[in-house]
Amino acid sequence: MPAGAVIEFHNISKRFGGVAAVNDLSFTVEPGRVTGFLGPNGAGKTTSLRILLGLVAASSGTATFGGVRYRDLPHPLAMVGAALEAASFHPGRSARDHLAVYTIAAGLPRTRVLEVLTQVGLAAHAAQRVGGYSLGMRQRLGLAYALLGDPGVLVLDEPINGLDPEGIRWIRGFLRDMAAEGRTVLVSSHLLSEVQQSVDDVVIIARGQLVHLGPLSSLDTDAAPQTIVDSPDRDALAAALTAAGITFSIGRTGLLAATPDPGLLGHLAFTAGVELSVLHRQKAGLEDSFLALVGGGHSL
Ligand SMILES: Nc1ncnc2c1ncn2[C@@H]1O[C@H](COP(=O)(O)OP(=O)(O)OP(=O)(O)O)[C@@H](O)[C@H]1O
Repeated sequence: MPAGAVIEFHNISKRFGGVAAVNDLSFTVEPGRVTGFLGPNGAGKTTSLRILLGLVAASSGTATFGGVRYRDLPHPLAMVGAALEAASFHPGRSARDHLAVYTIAAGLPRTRVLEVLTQVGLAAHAAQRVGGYSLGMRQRLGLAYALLGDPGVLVLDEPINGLDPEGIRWIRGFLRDMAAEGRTVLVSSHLLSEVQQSVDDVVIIARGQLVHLGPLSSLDTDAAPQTIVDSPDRDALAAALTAAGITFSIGRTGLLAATPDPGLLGHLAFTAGVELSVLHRQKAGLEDSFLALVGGGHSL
């Protein structure tokens, strides 16, 4: 089984003229887990991944696989599989021919071609010209290329873009399987909801900078500003809230009080002699937390 390696971004910065595309970015990605690399369009994800793969030089900092830069890896295809752009295949050539060229160049057995095309569900289209492929099929072909060397690390830029619902279901399982085999899986997306069901960890960037890092569950914040509270005597409850200076609006399941602290409302109701029928914090969804972190004004 291929061993995953730790990916490390260490103080990576990249400027394009006056634009700071990536700004002092540091994080690590662990083997055996799927890590979502998230951020709105223009946040710097593609630039970071291109730096990691040695396609763009960083202005400063280092990005490595197991401590080694991509260009210094002895057998890059066998260690790192990357799929950055879905559309870069020559339209006149078949998937099989495309991959055959790479196997020859990398000294891999020709049998890998059909193996990886089967793995990504493209075996039946192996002889078809790529020009006739849908975006989803090109995405799968990109993955097939990434898998050629049976690498321990996968770096995938927006692999879910363009997939139909069946394709999305498939790739979620695929990412999980890859990580379960011990591989390191780094997958970028501008939509948390796209990868939410597949990722263990998230690295979130905005405007080139790290804004959040941790397990997916770390996004499930308790920072929701509202608590839902209700009473058989709603008027009395409303009066008690008003007297305590707590603003509220009337929601579907009760009063939405502007406090994150149910205990405070429980105490208030108790001292006012108001019976409560509902009392719970309104949980912010993961997507809400994500949007709050990246500054919801961006196009997502
Ligand atoms: N070659 C380049 N020359 C000049 N500016 C660039 C270049 N590549 C990226 N940028 C700028 O760097 C910033 C980050 O872009 P990048 O493509 O890395 O973001 P992203 O998070 O991958 O977004 P997207 O999902 O839209 O690709 C953007 O402001 C972009 O316009």
